[in-house]
Amino acid sequence: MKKYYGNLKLYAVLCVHLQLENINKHHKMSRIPKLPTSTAKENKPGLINSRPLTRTIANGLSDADKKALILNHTKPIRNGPVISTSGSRLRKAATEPPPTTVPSKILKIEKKPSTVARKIPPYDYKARYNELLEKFKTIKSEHTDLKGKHEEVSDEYEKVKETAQSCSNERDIFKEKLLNTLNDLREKTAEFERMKIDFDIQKHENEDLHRKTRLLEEVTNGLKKKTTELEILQAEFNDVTRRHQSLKEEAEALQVLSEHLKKVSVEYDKLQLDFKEAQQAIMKYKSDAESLQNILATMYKEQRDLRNTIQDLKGNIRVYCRVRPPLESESTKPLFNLNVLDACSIEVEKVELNFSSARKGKSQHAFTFDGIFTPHATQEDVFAEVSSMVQSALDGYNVCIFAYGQTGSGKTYTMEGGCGTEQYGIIPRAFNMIFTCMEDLKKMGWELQIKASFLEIYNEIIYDLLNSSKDQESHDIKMVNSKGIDVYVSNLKEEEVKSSHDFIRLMIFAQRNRQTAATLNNERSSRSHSVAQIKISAINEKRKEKFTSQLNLVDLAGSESGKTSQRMDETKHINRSLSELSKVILSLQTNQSHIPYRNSKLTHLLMPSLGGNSKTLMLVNINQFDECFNETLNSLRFATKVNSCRTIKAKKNLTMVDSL
Ligand SMILES: Nc1ncnc2c1ncn2[C@@H]1O[C@H](COP(=O)(O)OP(=O)(O)OP(=O)(O)O)[C@@H](O)[C@H]1O
Repeated sequence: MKKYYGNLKLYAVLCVHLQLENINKHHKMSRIPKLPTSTAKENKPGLINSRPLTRTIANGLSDADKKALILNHTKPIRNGPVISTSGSRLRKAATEPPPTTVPSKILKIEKKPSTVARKIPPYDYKARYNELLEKFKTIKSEHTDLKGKHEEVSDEYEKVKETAQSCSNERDIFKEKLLNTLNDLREKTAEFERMKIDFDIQKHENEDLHRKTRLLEEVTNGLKKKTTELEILQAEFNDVTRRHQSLKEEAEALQVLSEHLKKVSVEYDKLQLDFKEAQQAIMKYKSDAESLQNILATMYKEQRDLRNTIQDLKGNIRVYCRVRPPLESESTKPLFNLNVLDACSIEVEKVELNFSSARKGKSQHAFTFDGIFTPHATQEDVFAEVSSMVQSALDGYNVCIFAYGQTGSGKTYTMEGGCGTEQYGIIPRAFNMIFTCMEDLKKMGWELQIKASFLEIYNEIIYDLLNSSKDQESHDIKMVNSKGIDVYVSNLKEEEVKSSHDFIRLMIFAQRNRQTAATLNNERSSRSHSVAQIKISAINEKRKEKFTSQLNLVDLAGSESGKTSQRMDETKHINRSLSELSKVILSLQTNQSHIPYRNSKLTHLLMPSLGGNSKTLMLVNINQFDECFNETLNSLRFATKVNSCRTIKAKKNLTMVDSL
């Protein structure tokens, strides 16, 4: 828009100046004849020369036009490049003498050099006359020349007059044109003013619009911020609404609960009364229970004493015989006769079919033990008899239960058992019993700690079955103190057992580490003596009593004939240690002063159980197979010897505690 206005202005100025130039040109031309006399003024600027012209033009213009003309066009005429051109033309027109109006003779006359007149004395009238005549002639010729010039100039003047007339006409035309142009200019100026106003309004509006835009941007930014805040607030509001909803639900639930609570409160009050009554009753029961507990403890003690008296009467070494039933795979094997005479007596009989031999006829042998377990006896039946010994261990006595017999006669089955709780042998059942009794003992104020260790004697070397590493430290049998005959095994791992489950886990671990091999009578024969040791430490803070006892559960290696054995070295060691056991028993039976306990690791370890104040139970396991008759006889004879041993009376390891 500005650019447009600028161009328009320039156009208007140009028009005006062109008009002015033309006017000046004509005006000069019309005045040229008067100028020759005022040549001194010709060097003045064109503006001075144009003043009368401007004045002449201005005479026909209104005041407003004059003002506009002066304001808008005076400057550009002086300064602009176009004006300077026209100015130079004007100057040229003004300074240059009109070629037609000035006669060249006049110029020649003016250019003639003046000669210095010779001084004539006043008396020389002739000379003076001649001089005057000469002057007259000169003036006369000059007059003639001037006359001719005058005529020429008059002609020129006429011509110029005509030209002036035509210029005057042209000036009028230009004047009119100028007026028209000025009118146009005025209109254009008015329009320009309007447009300028419009432009200002637009500009103002534009600025206003910009301001509004900025304001709008600020508002938009603010709005965005507010929107974000609103979104956060909305999320918070939703959260609060959700919480409000859940609180409302909780409040409703609380309302329900509150009502329920009121009901409960009423019931509670009733119960409170009942509770007080019950409390009084409990107090009464408590005192009754305490007196009953005392009675129970006394009874328990009496029962224990009675049990031990009976056991003493029965003897501290008790022997039971168990006959293994043939397995399905062994159903075709011939059996010798086995007659169970009564609960404690057994008769084995073998009929010799080979009459040609020296030993023809019947071979009949009867044996009496503390009990007989027929092939139909279950694991539970066996443990029922044995459990009194485990009870003795819980009463504070050292107890040893060991299984003896030919390989494959059922020793491991009797001691450890098979899979499933029904098949459990003496060792796991003993442990279950200990843990069951622990609860009863706790009620009577006893706190028990049970520790277990497992070892085996293989080829006269002791191995820790809870240590599976091959490079074990050496284990020796050592005396607990110099006074008694109690022993312990050095470097043996002892695990505290908190439950039957713990114990079963340890037992399975030990079983896996045990030396086994196939024999003629047993696919998985134990080739070592295995000992499970359970140490019981008990303390009764109320009664200020404590005791420790040890339960040794021994699964001896199976005796085997040297002739039939495939592993001679093992068999020699097994048979030698069993023979040492036999010697010890014989020495004890015959009340020898020296009992050769230390001749083998087995007898040394069982020393406290065989000859000390412990209670010992031996299970002699036998097969009924015809081929095993002789071994069975040997086992039964050995068991009879053991049964005839009478150890010193078992002593309880109970001590009174001064301060616990
Ligand atoms: N009373 C029983 N009832 C059923 N099966 C039995 C009984 N006694 C033993 N057996 C089975 O007879 C086989 C041999 O028994 P076991 O391994 O206990 O003999 P062992 O005397 O320990 O032999 P070894 O001295 O060679 O280790 C085993 O398969 C065992 O399960």
